[in-house]
Amino acid sequence: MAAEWGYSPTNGPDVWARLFPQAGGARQSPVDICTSIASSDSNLEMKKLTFAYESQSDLRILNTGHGWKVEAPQSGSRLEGGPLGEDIYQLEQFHCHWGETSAEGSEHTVDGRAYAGELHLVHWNTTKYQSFAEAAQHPDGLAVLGVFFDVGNESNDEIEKIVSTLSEIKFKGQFTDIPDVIDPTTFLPSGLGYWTYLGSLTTPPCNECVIWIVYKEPITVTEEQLVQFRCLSACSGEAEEFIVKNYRPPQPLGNRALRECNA
Ligand SMILES: Cc1ccnc(S(N)(=O)=O)n1
Ligand SMILES: [Zn+2]
Repeated sequence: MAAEWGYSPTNGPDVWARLFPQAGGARQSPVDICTSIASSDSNLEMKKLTFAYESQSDLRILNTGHGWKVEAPQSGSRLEGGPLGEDIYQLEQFHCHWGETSAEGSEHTVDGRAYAGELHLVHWNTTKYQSFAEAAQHPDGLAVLGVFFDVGNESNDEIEKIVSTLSEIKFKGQFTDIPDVIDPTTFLPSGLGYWTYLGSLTTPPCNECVIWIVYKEPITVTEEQLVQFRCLSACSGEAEEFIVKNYRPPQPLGNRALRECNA
């Protein structure tokens, strides 16, 4: 049986490279964002990062066994500019990472500080490649927007549209349609300053194909919303193994450039 990767000591990030060699590469994600070494780049300011998304209803959300994922292929969406050169990237899916408590949960950290969770909006390069799968085999194939979660008293209305479906996808492999209209723009913070670097998928096979764009400003969710995330089961059957932690710890930045844009 194919080994199941996960986040436990026996199948987690420390041993992924045994089965997924790229996980041991020099361009891995996430990383700790050391703000003192981030360099401003006027090119990023001049070629403003722009995004355009469609509002969609009936998007499919599924329990992957490692978390929830919303399939949102949007041929009409465009992410371009900033670190993306002349290429246009299209939204494919979005998902989230979280921890056992709200003291942890994000994948990227900032000066060693973890946030309570991290949302990933995954896009692929439609200028150069014909499919998501093909794009994921190339160093400029994907662009992922990372948005940190802070815990506060105000429920996040857009996240609540996700939370309200989780009871229907408690077990691995289950899926349902989100009845509400989802506009991915509403997941983004009001302040659009970001850090960017060249990295990888943060889950196996950890392809080194991602241009990361991590927003500086977090969005707010409630503890209750995160508690609901942690009620998803990693198993498909009656056994209950809750998905309480699905984040990879920071990997070495090495000699990669870490740039910032204060939009
Ligand atoms: C599509 C995809 C697969 C694996 N990992 C990621 S992630 N966490 O780097 O965004 N995205
Ligand atoms: Zn992710």
